[in-house]
Amino acid sequence: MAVCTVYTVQALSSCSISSPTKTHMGLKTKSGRFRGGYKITCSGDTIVIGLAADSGCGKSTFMRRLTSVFGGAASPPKGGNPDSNTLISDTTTVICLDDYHSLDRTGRKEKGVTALDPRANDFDLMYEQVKALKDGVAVDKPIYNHVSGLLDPPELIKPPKILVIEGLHPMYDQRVRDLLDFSIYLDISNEVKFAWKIQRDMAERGHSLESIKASIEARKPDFDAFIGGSPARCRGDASWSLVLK
Ligand SMILES: Nc1ncnc2c1ncn2[C@@H]1O[C@H](COP(=O)(O)OP(=O)(O)OP(=O)(O)O)[C@@H](O)[C@H]1O
Ligand SMILES: O=C(CO)[C@H](O)[C@H](O)COP(=O)(O)O
Repeated sequence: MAVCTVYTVQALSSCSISSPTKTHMGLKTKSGRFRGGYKITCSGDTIVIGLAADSGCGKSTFMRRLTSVFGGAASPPKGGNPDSNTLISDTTTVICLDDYHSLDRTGRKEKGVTALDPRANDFDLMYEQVKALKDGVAVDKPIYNHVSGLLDPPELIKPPKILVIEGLHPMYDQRVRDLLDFSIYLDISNEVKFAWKIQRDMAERGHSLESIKASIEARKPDFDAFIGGSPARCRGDASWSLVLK
């Protein structure tokens, strides 16, 4: 049976979380069971939440659940690119940091780097755009197309009440990290993560089993180096870690 444990690692800086009020998430903590209903209060206009995890760990799935808790069902931008990674609800916009890949699939292959490698990501643009949204300014955000592996023309993102940035590296760049009011790390065991990734990449992204297995092997050192390893990385840095074994 899968066990989900929530570890509170660090206190919030500019935010506070109220006591639980009613059952929502049903997550288990070290000290007992969450009754959910947390109220997150922040000083700024747009609250920015960072959600970090490796590919296939359930970031999008988790955010679809969480945005409905924040208010309203989340859906992709209407009339836009059908392969957009963005989710918008009444209160919340979730942007996927894969959209800040600086190299497309072919570019990464040619340079021999994985998507986890910081060199495959444009942190300057990520910082500028997350800061702009936090300051109430709309941005034209690129789109990484997970089906074609190409960078598509940008989409307009307006500043929401709650902005979630989910991806491999919401906490890697200190400037982006400083914009976060709250951060979550999904700490999923390899066994679960690889099973989820294989079925999703085959069903939705057109990858073959062989190519997924090769990608999983190629990514392991970069995962340890930049996300899951020690010292700290996301596993130790996030406000909350959700562990699924
Ligand atoms: N809690 C869960 N229980 C069962 N299946 C799940 C759960 N969370 C995610 N999955 C499955 O795992 C697969 C990957 O999930 P998802 O797309 O949310 O991951 P991701 O971290 O956003 O991936 P990526 O970064 O590669 O886009 C999906 O097929 C999804 O249905
Ligand atoms: O989803 C991912 C990270 O969150 C992928 O690992 C990354 O975007 C590379 O994508 P692709 O599988 O299209 O080469």
